[in-house]
Amino acid sequence: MKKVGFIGWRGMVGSVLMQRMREENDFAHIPEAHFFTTSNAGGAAPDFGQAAKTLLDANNINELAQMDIIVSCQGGDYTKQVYQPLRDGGWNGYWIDAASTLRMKEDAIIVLDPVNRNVIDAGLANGVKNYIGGNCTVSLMLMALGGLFQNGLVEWASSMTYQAASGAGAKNMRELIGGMGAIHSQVASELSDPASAILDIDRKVADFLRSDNYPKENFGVPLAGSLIPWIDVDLGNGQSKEEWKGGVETNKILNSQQPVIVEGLCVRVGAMRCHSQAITLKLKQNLPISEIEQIIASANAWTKVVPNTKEASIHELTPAAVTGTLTTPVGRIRKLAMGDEFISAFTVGDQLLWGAAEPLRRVLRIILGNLD
Ligand SMILES: NC(=O)C1=CN([C@@H]2O[C@H](COP(=O)(O)OP(=O)(O)OC[C@H]3O[C@@H](n4cnc5c(N)ncnc54)[C@H](OP(=O)(O)O)[C@@H]3O)[C@@H](O)[C@H]2O)C=CC1
Ligand SMILES: N[C@@H](CC(=O)OP(=O)(O)O)C(=O)O
Repeated sequence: MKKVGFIGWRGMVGSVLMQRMREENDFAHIPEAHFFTTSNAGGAAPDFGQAAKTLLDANNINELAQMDIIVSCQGGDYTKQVYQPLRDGGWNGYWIDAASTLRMKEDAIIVLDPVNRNVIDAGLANGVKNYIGGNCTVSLMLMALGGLFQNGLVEWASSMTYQAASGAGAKNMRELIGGMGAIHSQVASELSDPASAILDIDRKVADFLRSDNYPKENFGVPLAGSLIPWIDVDLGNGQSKEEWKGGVETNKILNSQQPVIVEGLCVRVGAMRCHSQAITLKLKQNLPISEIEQIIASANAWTKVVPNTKEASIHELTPAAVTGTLTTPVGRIRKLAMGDEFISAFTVGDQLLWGAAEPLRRVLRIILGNLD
């Protein structure tokens, strides 16, 4: 396999992917890297040391069909537009994608190799050609708690999420910061006066949050100083699509013979790029906490058990601590009053790394045959 084509490499997810590929020297394993664009065909390609210097047209099926492997971070609309015509034209290469479009298709595998390397390897051996990154919340939950799921110990899990602005896109991250700044500027003079009344400040902030002047073009409602208890589309049965993905994607990643129930509520909060989740688990057995912690910690190289103390939790188990890292810490692990099999856990992960780019980067290396 010589030719690897990248689409969406300059977007937010694609940029993180390129950054990680450079850090890991991945381009040295790619005989020919080609870069595509939907907006600037013929323009200069980014320089990652590859021979191809010109951007190719991402909407040109014939150019795409020259690739042995295609990696797309361009989004679901793009996948919908080009994937089927490409296959219909007889293209038999590997399609690696960050978008959700193909995830639940029978001929696609959701990739998260620290958790389902066996499923990926079996897929490759059986000629599967589509390898799709999972939903960020699902991937981050499984990176953190994979040990319990992989050992068949979970009867059900309920995940209450605290999802970052980045999951909604780059513009939404900007809007969050804009909202924070706009709130501050409303009350800057009162804040600088220690004698000012906090309830006056609060009233001004509340009035501003409810006003048309609050910047909310992308989220539609305020996020800074508030939260949004719905993510993705309304499925019409009381569930959001993000919540639905929790169950179906978890079981597809694990290739569960007996599906595990994964339920919960997904909420957007004012974090930048780390999703957090408070998870309640019902285990199939009454295991001591020390054994549960050992199973979690030994599942992969990126999960880390944070001691269930105030000091450790507030310093190590937050978006501020985790952002920009590949670690998926999990803490607040304790038995709950509901019974010996019920435990709580809290986990945080960077949704652009393990939540989006990293599983794609690694499956590319697996397909290229050089990731053990
Ligand atoms: N955001 C997330 O958390 C996650 C996203 N995904 C998937 O990845 C897809 C892409 O998401 P994301 O990376 O956030 O999308 P972006 O909007 O950041 O980038 C998508 C494309 O927009 C074009 N673009 C236009 N203007 C700019 C600009 N100023 N800077 C950079 N790119 C620009 C680029 O295409 P071109 O170069 O062709 O013009 C780029 O590839 C999503 O649609 C989703 O399917 C998956 C998991 C998580
Ligand atoms: N929906 C996720 C981000 C995302 O892109 O998810 P998916 O890859 O399943 O569409 C969020 O808003 O946090």
